[in-house]
Amino acid sequence: MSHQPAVATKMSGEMDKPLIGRHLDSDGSLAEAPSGAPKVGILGSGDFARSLATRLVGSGFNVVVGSRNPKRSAGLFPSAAQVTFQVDAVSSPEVIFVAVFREHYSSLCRLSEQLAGKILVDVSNPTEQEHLRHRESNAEYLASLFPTCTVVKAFNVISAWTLQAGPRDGNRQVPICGDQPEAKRAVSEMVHAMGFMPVDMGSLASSREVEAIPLRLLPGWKVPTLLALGLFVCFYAYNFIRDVLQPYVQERKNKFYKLPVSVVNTTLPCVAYVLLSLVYLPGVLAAALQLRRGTKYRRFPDWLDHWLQHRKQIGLLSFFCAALHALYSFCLPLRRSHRYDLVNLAVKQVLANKSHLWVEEEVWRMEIYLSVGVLALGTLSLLAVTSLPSIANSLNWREFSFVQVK
Ligand SMILES: NC(=O)C1=CN([C@@H]2O[C@H](COP(=O)(O)OP(=O)(O)OC[C@H]3O[C@@H](n4cnc5c(N)ncnc54)[C@H](OP(=O)(O)O)[C@@H]3O)[C@@H](O)[C@H]2O)C=CC1
Ligand SMILES: [Fe+3]
Repeated sequence: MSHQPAVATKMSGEMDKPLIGRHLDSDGSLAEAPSGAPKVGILGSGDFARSLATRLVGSGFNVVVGSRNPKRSAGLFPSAAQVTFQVDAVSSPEVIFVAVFREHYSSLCRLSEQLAGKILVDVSNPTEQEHLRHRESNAEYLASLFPTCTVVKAFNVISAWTLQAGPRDGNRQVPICGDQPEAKRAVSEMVHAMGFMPVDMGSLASSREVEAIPLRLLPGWKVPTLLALGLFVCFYAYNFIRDVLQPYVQERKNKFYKLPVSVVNTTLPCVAYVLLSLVYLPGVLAAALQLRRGTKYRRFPDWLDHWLQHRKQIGLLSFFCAALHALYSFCLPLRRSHRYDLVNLAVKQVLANKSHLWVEEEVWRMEIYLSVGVLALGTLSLLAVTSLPSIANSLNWREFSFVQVK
């Protein structure tokens, strides 16, 4: 079998985009990494390996990819990355990313000799069932297969899409764990160079915890959702007393029919406004605190820090309540009670012998609701189309890949 390296050809589409300040060749592909740049190996040629290679090349690393079939995979990688057979790819780099699923780790054992003494970065994520089935984390399993290597867990919380699109504020942190401080430092420096923020999570024994992070769906939503629900209950109770109970007690008027639609609709904007103010308030408090302390280099108290971190979720819930309010208001005239009101109005009009009826307030209300409803629907569909991957990311669907496949 020939072990000739097959050098990657130019990739198309999204993968051509420069990442961190790297210049492009005239043909639009990523330029060669400067000679003398640190060499990094990647085992595997799947979605994650491709995005990782693109970002590493863009961050100035010399990348060599090890594939079982380099000829087939070469065209999918940036031209600056070298795609070759696994055994050739692992011989010179000191740090090797294992972008392969856990069930295939054992197939790499034949490389044990070449891998001896190297740093292996485990990027894998178990599924929920795998996480429950195996007591030992993927990283610990890899370490047991390669006792002569140093295993570091990193990058599992970063999706292939985030690697391609570049880090954003919400997903910049990369938890790292490993037993050797030197190896952890080397990987942390790479994480930094790629534009992410390393977070030390301790020894390799913590890797099970790190591997569980992407399994948590909707992280950071519990408190804001409970807050929104609490506000809803309070405002609903207030509106019920004001609009239904009080007329019943004072005037014996039965307005209980208002409970499912009208009272809910009056409650929604109250919740939306309070939530919106809770998005802006912590920023003001943080600024005031910094002014009082005279420095911005001191940690905020925990409660304020948590509050600041939940602003995105609170804001989205506020938008959700406002959109629901627009929808409910749009549906108000569909109610039978509204038709009775109209008939009553018409009867009154006949009795009063008036020829023309035009309730200005009603007319304006409907025009505005319709306009807001259409605008909200348009904005929502635009948002859904343009930011589906980032929404998926914020919901923590980490494995959501948007990788250009040739
Ligand atoms: N996709 C994502 O967004 C993320 C993925 N990860 C992790 O990265 C790892 C790779 O994921 P991903 O790239 O999406 O998966 P893919 O299925 O796209 O790629 C897996 C790669 O493994 C290689 N491989 C090596 N040995 C074997 C073998 N014996 N059988 C089958 N394949 C083998 C193959 O490359 P070749 O054929 O060239 O040898 C293949 O391309 C996983 O552990 C995953 O949990 C982590 C975070 C996010
Ligand atoms: Fe309104």
